[in-house]
Amino acid sequence: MIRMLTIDALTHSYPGGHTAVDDLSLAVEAGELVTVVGPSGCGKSTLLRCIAGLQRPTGGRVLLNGDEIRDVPDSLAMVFQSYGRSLLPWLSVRDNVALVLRHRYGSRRERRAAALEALAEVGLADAAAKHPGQLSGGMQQRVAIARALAYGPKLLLMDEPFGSVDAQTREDLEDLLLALRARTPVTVVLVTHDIDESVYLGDRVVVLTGAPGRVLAELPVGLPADRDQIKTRQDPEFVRLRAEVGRLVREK
Ligand SMILES: Nc1ncnc2c1ncn2[C@@H]1O[C@H](COP(=O)(O)OP(=O)(O)OP(=O)(O)O)[C@@H](O)[C@H]1O
Repeated sequence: MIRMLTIDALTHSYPGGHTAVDDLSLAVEAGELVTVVGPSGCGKSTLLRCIAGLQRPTGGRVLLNGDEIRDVPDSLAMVFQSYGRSLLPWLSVRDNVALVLRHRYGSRRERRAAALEALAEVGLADAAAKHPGQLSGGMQQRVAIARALAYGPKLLLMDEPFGSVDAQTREDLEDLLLALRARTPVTVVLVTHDIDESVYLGDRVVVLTGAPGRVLAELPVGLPADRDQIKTRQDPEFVRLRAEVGRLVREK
């Protein structure tokens, strides 16, 4: 069987010689949700940009379904931390989502209908005609998630997606992601600074070393797939893993 994503001895050095990621290898199976944690500056965003084809590796390779990524793949969507910069402020929320559907639907009417459906999935059907500036940060991030999923990606890359919202909204968005993912066959690689979040969301937690980033440990998460913000966080497996990931991140 061909793996969805294979990162094979990936190295990325920026012009000037700074090596952000060094000899990093990782495999992700179709349908998995892998979370990536590591100390600040260890190259997490660089890793995601190399997977997204936005940056070329200076060493090693990234393969998607067995093919080397040389450009931004069609089957990929990305959600960033800064929702403020990822939505176009002059377009309605519905048109922000419809914009990415040009390749899938011929007519504007079809695109808008599909966008509405995606917004309904994230509980924002009523906000479709509003502009991003009229929504809270959490709602804007819901729009970004709706847009990413409306596109129908096989692989979803998320870079600190819930890092800019308050704690309650963060929990709501975490559960939204888990619910959407249970309904859609999508593979997710999610970078986070938050150790609890890495365990709560992940099927597997990948801990990177300090800069330059390499894989320090991979921990399978032996929690039931059906996660709950209160029950899961009290589960002894959650408590054990959170302590272990915390120890590894500090160990670097
Ligand atoms: N465009 C760039 N040019 C030069 N150096 C860069 C560039 N982008 C990132 N770096 C450097 O590469 C290293 C890794 O950066 P990266 O943003 O990938 O790390 P990160 O783990 O995502 O960081 P953080 O956890 O703080 O968000 C850092 O030392 C950073 O300064």
